[in-house]
Amino acid sequence: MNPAGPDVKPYDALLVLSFGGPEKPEDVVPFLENVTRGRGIPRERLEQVGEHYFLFGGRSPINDQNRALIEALEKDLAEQGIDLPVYFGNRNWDPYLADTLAQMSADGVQRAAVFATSAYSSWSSCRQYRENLLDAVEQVEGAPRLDKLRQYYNHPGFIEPAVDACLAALAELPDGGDRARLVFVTHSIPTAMAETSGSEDPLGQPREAYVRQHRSAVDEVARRVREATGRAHRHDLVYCSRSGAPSTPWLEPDVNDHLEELATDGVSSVVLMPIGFVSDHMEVIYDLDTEAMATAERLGISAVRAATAGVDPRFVAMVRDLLLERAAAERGEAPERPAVGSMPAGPDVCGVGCCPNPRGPRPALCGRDS
Ligand SMILES: CC1=C(CCC(=O)O)c2cc3nc(cc4[nH]c(cc5[nH]c(cc1n2)c(C)c5CCC(=O)O)c(CCC(=O)O)c4C)C(CCC(=O)O)=C3C
Ligand SMILES: [Fe+2]
Repeated sequence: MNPAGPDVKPYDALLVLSFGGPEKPEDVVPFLENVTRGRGIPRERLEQVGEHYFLFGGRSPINDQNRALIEALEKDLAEQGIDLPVYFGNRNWDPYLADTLAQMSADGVQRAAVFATSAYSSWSSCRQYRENLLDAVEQVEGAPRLDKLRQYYNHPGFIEPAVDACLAALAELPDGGDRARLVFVTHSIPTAMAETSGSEDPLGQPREAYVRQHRSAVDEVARRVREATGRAHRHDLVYCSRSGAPSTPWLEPDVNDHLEELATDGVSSVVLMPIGFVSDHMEVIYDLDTEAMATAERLGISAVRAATAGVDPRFVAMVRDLLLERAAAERGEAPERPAVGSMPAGPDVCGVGCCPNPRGPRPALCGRDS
C-alpha cells in the first residue's frame, strides 16, 4: 500500500450504482414487478422475460458481477494508496440503494462519488438512476451528498477492452475472422426516449445523445480493430431486448432481424459485440448468447460473442480515474478528461432537462436543474 496516494478529497466513499437482478427463483416475479411498475409492459412480455431468468435457475449474474467489480476496485484503490470504502446499491433489487445510503450514513460517510454501471445517456440509462438517487436520499436521514461520475462510453478504459474483445472474438472465428462483420449490440429504447436523450443546455450535450454516443463508441472501436487487423471489417449498430407495447416504436434493427439481413447479403461470419453493456448480465447471456446465437446458427452464420468490460483492469482503473478526475474538479482544479472518438468528454453535471422521464417531469439529483 502506498501511503502517499492521490488526493480523493472531498470524497470519503465510492458508491457503485446498478440495476440489480434476482438471485433465486422466488425473486424473479417481485424483481420484474419492481422493474416494470407503472410502465405498461404487456403481461406476455413479462412472462417471456421471466422465462429467460428461469432458464438460468432464477438467478441473474448481474449482482455477482457487480460484487466482482467492487472487489477488483477495492484492490485497485488499495494498490494506489487510496483509502476509500466502496458501497453497492441497486435500483431494482437487494442491496437496495436506500438501504446502502442508510449504511453509509451510519458509517459517517459525508460525500460520495457514484459510479453507475451504464455508460450512455438516456432516461433509462442515466436520468432514471439520478431519480433513484433523489428518492433514496429523501428516504434516508443524514444521507451523504452524492456526485454521479460522468458518462464513460468514450473513455479509453471502456474503449480499449472493447477493441481487444473484438480482436479475440475475430481470432476464434473459423476463418480467423478474415471477412467477419462486426455487429455492435446495445439495449433498444423507445425512439421517443432516444430522441430526447441528452440535454438542450448549451453547456451540456445535444439531443439524440443515446444513439450518437453509441455511434461514436462503435466507430472508434471498429476503426481500432481495422487498424490492428489491417482488414476492412464492416460494422453495424443494432439493438436487443426490445420491450414495451408492440405499438410503441423502439430503436431498430433488432439483432435477430439484422442477422437475417446479413445472411441474405451473403455474410457468413460475425462478431457480436455487446457495446451497450458493461458485464455479462441477462441481456447478454440470454438475448445474445442464447437467442441471437441460435438465430445465427439457424442461418448458417458463424458467430462469436465478444466479451464485455467486466473486471478488465483497464475498466477498473477507469473508475478510479473518473473518481480522481471528479475529485480534482470539485477541488477547483482543471483535471485532464480523457475521451476518444468523435465526442468530447461529457459534463460532470447533467444539463437542464437532460434525458426527461417519458411519464412527465420528475426531479433528480446530480443535474444543473436539481
Ligand atoms: C437502456 C437500458 C439498459 C442499459 C443501461 C443500464 O444498464 O441501466 C438496461 C439494462 C438492464 N435491463 C435489465 C432488465 C430489464 N429491463 C427491462 C425493461 C426495460 N429496459 C430498458 C432500458 C434499458 N435497460 C427499458 C426502456 C425498459 C422498459 C421499461 C422501462 O421503461 O423501464 C425489464 C422488464 C422486462 C422487459 O424486458 O420488458 C427487465 C427485466 C437489466 C438486468 C439484467 C439482469 O438481470 O442480469 C439491465 C442491466
Ligand atoms: Fe432493461
